[in-house]
Amino acid sequence: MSNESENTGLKARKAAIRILMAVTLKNRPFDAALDEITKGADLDVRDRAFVMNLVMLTLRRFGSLKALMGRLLDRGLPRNATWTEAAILTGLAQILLMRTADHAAVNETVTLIKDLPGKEKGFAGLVNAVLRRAAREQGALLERLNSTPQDDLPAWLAESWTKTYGHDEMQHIARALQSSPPLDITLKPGEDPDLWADRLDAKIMPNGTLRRGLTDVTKLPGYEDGIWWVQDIAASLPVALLGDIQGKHVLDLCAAPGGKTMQLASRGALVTAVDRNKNRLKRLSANLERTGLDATVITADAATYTPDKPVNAILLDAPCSATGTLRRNPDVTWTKAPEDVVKLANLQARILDHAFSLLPAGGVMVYCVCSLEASEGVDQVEAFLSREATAERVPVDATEVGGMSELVTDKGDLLCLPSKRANEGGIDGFFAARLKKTK
Ligand SMILES: C[S@@+](CC[C@H](N)C(=O)[O-])C[C@H]1O[C@@H](n2cnc3c(N)ncnc32)[C@H](O)[C@@H]1O
Repeated sequence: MSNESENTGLKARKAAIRILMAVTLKNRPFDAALDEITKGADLDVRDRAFVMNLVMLTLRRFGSLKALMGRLLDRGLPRNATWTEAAILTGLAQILLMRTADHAAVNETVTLIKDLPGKEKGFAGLVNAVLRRAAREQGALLERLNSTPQDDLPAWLAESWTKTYGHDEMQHIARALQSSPPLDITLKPGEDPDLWADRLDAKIMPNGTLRRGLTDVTKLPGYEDGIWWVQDIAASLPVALLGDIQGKHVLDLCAAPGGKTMQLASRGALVTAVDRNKNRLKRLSANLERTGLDATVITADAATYTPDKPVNAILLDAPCSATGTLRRNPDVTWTKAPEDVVKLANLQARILDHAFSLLPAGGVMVYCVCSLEASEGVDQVEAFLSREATAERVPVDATEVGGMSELVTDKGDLLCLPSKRANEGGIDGFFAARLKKTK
């Protein structure tokens, strides 16, 4: 029996099932559901970590686990057997994907179904049979579970990515999103990457990002001293596209929680960081404080905000569907819908038009989104270029992004697909275009 299964029990599994139901049935964001449900569940740190891992894993593989469950149940489940379904899915995830002892996964899941107040306790025998079969036929079932990566995508996303990137790339992306992400760290300029790679037990990526396994970041060396911050390699690239910003006034639009604000400020820019979400801005201010960096922080709508002093450059990290970051936030896979993408693309266009109007002639704006949807990325930029006569695209050169030429498109935009750099632990999805005001 692994230590994990000895220390985790009924309470943890029950909490995991409740969180899974809150996300998939009520569209609750994972973080909010986790906080709310674990607070009342009296879990120790280890159990909480187990719950978090189990739900994240189940959400990452939700589609294929559901397909497998369908095959294991002769007659399916009634629609309202929501506890039973979530119990089977988390049970399968433990048996097939985690190193949880089979008997703990089976017995405790069955016990909690037996303990349910309503009719669902009648499904305990079924849950027992399905999970025992999964434990017996592990090898074959795991092979089946891993055979069609696009099962883990909702149909609309598989369609959207097939249309934009082709069927094979869509499958590579789906496969990449099944694994858990690494921890990427951006060092303050001037810090020695070799020294910190050693201290943090990390490797140095081509653009200088440090990469290591996930852990409690607050316990890592250099965190308290504000030497670095957490930022996926893909998210760290757009700021580099602004070039030398020393002493320039840079408007950081949609700035919270401030990963890019810290990059801008640490490169010597005079930064005005704007976001409309006060709570997220509190996190931005805390980040600035920890790292000893400076920015003017403003709560405002980026679609209308006008600064009181001229700007030299703009970074617009627009609100988006975040479909590039699904392996970090697998709940979003199941809570976002195509209508959200349409709404967000409209908002992006409004912010883009207004922001560009703030630039002086010769000024540069980097527009970026952590989305893989063309309507939020390349199509958004093409539409902008066709309606704005004073805008031109300034193509990105691979040398600006650590020589990673596979991340630069033929048109000269930055396009990070999660399937890229797979043998180094992958990369979040990101799109960025550099736009210049000609007059
Ligand atoms: C992708 S996140 C920004 C991430 C941030 N740039 C970073 O690097 O840490 C998008 C942000 O846009 C903000 N936002 C959404 N709509 C906005 C609007 N109309 N005006 C200003 N900020 C907005 C959200 O509150 C969110 O913080």
